[in-house]
Amino acid sequence: MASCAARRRSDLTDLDLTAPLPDGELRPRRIGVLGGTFDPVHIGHLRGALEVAEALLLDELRMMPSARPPHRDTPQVSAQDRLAMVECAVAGVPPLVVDARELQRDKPSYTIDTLELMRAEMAAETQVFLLLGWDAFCGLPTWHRWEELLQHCHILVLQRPDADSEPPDALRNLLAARSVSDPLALKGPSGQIAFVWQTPLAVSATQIRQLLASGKSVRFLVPDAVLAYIDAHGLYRASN
Ligand SMILES: Nc1ncnc2c1ncn2[C@@H]1O[C@H](COP(=O)(O)OP(=O)(O)OP(=O)(O)O)[C@@H](O)[C@H]1O
Ligand SMILES: O=C(O)c1ccc[n+]([C@@H]2O[C@H](COP(=O)([O-])O)[C@@H](O)[C@H]2O)c1
Repeated sequence: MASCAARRRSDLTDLDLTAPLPDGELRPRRIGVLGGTFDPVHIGHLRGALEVAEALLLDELRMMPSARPPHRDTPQVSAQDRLAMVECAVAGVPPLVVDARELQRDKPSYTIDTLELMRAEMAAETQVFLLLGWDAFCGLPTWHRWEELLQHCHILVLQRPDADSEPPDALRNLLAARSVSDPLALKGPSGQIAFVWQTPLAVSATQIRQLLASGKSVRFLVPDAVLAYIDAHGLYRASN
């Protein structure tokens, strides 16, 4: 099956230090990052990413599959298949693009390493927004060098209707010190946290894997191009 023609980071340049506003004024570039296992990518990821990109006027929203996700079991399908599905999902949907850099590192996909590498490629004033679903945000204090993350990015927290966890105390303190109520008011390249609204979609990759394993349809839970890839490669069916 032909692969999907999504824009990848290697097709793009970080040399533009600024981006024009509608009135022609220049402003720092605004880059979003949604990392995930994407096993497989689904409408919860995609709709959230697109809505946040539009609401926050992002120049680019990078979908970044993890090679070896920390803190969870080995994904059910290969990194190459997970990347290919993300490419199918975002092909022709600017400003969503694919960033495959974590697949090129033969070590756990720690977000702090990724942000440091990204920052080294960017103008200092570029604004970076790390998107995290509520469940991922609640796990933040267990992440590698988590207290350094806000030196490199702002954090945007996506509500997740299927997640009911309470934030740990360390995050309550962080929220008290760093959160702002209006995501459009996030200032500077990094350092603050905001909650963003997106259409609530209680869909998970776990649910999709379970449906496929039991022979049921996942139509409308993933883009048709992703479904075509799953079918063409026989992914997630009971025999896998
Ligand atoms: N339905 C959703 N709404 C909002 N955020 C989501 C949704 N699904 C996933 N996310 C967020 O997207 C990021 C990547 O998620 P991930 O790839 O682990 O998907 P998942 O559906 O949570 O997978 P799994 O069910 O295998 O744990 C995380 O920050 C997660 O919180
Ligand atoms: O850096 C860490 O220690 C860390 C720990 C857990 C998760 N992450 C990242 O968080 C993102 C969502 O992870 P997951 O497991 O919910 O798909 C993904 O980009 C992971 O690499 C990062």
